[in-house]
Amino acid sequence: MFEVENLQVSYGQSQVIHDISFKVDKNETLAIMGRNGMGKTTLFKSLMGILPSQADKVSIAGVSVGGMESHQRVANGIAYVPQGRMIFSNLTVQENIETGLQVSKMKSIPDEIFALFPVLHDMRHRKGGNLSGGQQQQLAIARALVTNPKVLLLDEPTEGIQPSIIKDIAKVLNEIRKMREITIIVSEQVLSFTMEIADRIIVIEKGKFIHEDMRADVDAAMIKKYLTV
Ligand SMILES: Nc1ncnc2c1ncn2[C@@H]1O[C@H](COP(=O)(O)OP(=O)(O)OP(=O)(O)O)[C@@H](O)[C@H]1O
Repeated sequence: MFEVENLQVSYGQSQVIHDISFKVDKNETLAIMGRNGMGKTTLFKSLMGILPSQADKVSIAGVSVGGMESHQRVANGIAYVPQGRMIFSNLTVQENIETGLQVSKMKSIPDEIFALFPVLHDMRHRKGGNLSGGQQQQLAIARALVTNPKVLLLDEPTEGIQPSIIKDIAKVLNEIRKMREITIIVSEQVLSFTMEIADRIIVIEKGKFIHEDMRADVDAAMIKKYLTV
């Protein structure tokens, strides 16, 4: 469904992503795990068209999006929940979600979104900046979901979030997958979280994929070794 072949990304002379290729199916969740600075954010930004990159192929459901601008990629079904969430602090919760609606051409926020995130419904008139980290993460996911994506990218969604809320986010991602049958790709450093949501785990190191396991075959000690210095 989502296919990437030979992706390369550089900052000036310095190449950060080296020849990455992968495929993720519809209704599959892939976790890309690696320490700080290994290239996860760079990978996601390039897939979104926020950073320039070179690739033989980047396609969503058979449509090549590799040469497209960010907004065109979004219109073709890829959505992004950035690291740090990047919600608009001066807009209300409802207004934040509505910024995603323009893409899907829906007039109002579907009930399904508030059913997934009841706390966002309760807080819909509050400013985004007044939410807790966990609530902001939910808001960022809701804003991405209303674009009706086929592929949802989440960059370190558990960063700075307390353990009980991390569990809620895992639950919601599993529900989203069941409801929408979408492809989810998440970058992470927290193995207990990815073990709850991912079908497959890939380890990234210095911009290369160096290890891959189906969840059932994961050797936790080995992955943890990759995640610690
Ligand atoms: N704007 C930039 N200019 C030059 N080099 C950069 C830039 N942004 C990131 N890098 C470098 O690219 C490499 C990958 O960084 P990236 O942020 O993608 O890693 P990451 O795995 O997402 O880590 P983190 O979780 O800390 O964000 C690092 O060596 C980083 O120093």
